[in-house]
Amino acid sequence: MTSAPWPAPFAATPLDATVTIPASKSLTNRYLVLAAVADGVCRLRAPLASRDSDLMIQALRALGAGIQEVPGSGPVPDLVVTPIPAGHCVDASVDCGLAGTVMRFVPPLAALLSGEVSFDGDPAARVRPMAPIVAALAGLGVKVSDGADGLMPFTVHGTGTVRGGHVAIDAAGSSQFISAILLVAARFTQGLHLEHTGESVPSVDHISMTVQVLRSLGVTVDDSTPKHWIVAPGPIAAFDVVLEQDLSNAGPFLAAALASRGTVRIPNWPLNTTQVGDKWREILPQFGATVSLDDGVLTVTGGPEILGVDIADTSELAPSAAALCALATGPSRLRGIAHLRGHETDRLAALVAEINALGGNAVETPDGLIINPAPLHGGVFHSYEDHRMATAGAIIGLAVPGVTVEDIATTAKTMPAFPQMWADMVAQTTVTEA
Ligand SMILES: O=C(O)C1=C[C@@H](OP(=O)(O)O)[C@@H](O)[C@H](O)C1
Ligand SMILES: C=C(OP(=O)(O)O)C(=O)O
Repeated sequence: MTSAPWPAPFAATPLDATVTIPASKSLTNRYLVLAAVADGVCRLRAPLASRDSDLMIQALRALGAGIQEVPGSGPVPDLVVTPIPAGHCVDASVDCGLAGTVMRFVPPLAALLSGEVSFDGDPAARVRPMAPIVAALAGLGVKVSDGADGLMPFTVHGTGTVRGGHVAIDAAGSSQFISAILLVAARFTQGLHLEHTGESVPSVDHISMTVQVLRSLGVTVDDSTPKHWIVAPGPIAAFDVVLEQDLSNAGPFLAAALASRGTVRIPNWPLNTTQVGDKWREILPQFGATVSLDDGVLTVTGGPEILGVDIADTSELAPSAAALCALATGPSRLRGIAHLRGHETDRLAALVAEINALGGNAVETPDGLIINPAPLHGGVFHSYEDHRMATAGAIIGLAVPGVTVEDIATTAKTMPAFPQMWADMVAQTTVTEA
């Protein structure tokens, strides 16, 4: 079900706003999976509450984890997770929605249980690549039925243990294939030696996040040889963590400073983080912004114009970056993002179609986008059920009058409050100037 067309707020004057961002999807869903296989009861403080995290919670409950909401110190309840009992028997169906983290991370966990777990999701999820997960499970001695086409739906037939050992996959389509197997590998009888056989793995920061989270819980991971990850069998310590805010989802708000030639501040920016969104601090100056991090507050001020850029490996930051490229005064190139064709939608095709529909000049390359300057006009920016397409439309709408985002509610995938947060950000400026 899609929401009513959303007239994107236009910033008639430079923004001057402070914004607080909800918790990281990638960290929340990693910690949820790890809590389900940890050595004791775990607590996630200030986690993300969104469609993707809800889908993960439902999936883990279906597999036998106990997950309780308890009051926390902020607006979102904490989650207390009782792990899945050893040798648990299960017969379950998992709805993955459109969540890559659910459709990739949960099947290897299901393989550790006794019984059948079927996986399916939204129609758009049924075309997202899954073959390396199916191949990895088969290589680890786990039976999977109906996944021969490398797509959902399929069923994992667990026997209560996974042998583990060496397995080779081509993870060029998504870093999540690697993260998925690593997350539960310490529970495999022989541990894991995972090898990537393809050219290069995308979104390497997300793999580093997985490795660092595992190490923080006492899991031994050797990633010293490129394209190889070795996980020793052993315990996964119970934990109590406070989730960082989602620095990728901070992107549209920071981009708003550039789109309006104003200033946006985000407090509580983590000083040491594994999130790819920390790269905004390197990326936004290339677009002409001034960026500073003082006392944990990230402040971004837009320059007099948005400069064209040539940037590689922006991963999930690419749609927000592409929106800025569409507003830039010079030509831009985004490289190393071919795998975005397998995200919530084919993001390269979608960005080209929507930017060009507003009068822009964007073309696909084999591994990314070229976006040349062109005067934009109002019109409908389609979302393709993709939260980051919807927020890209919002960024452009700040600078171009008359942009309407079709289905802004799709931002609920990772940030259900986005429309209100965006309106509040624009309203802060109005209040300041009144
Ligand atoms: O592991 C994760 O949490 C993610 C990994 C990345 O996937 P890809 O490697 O498919 O880009 C990223 O784009 C996605 O939003 C989240
Ligand atoms: C690619 C993304 O999501 P997913 O976790 O569904 O892969 C994303 O959030 O940009």
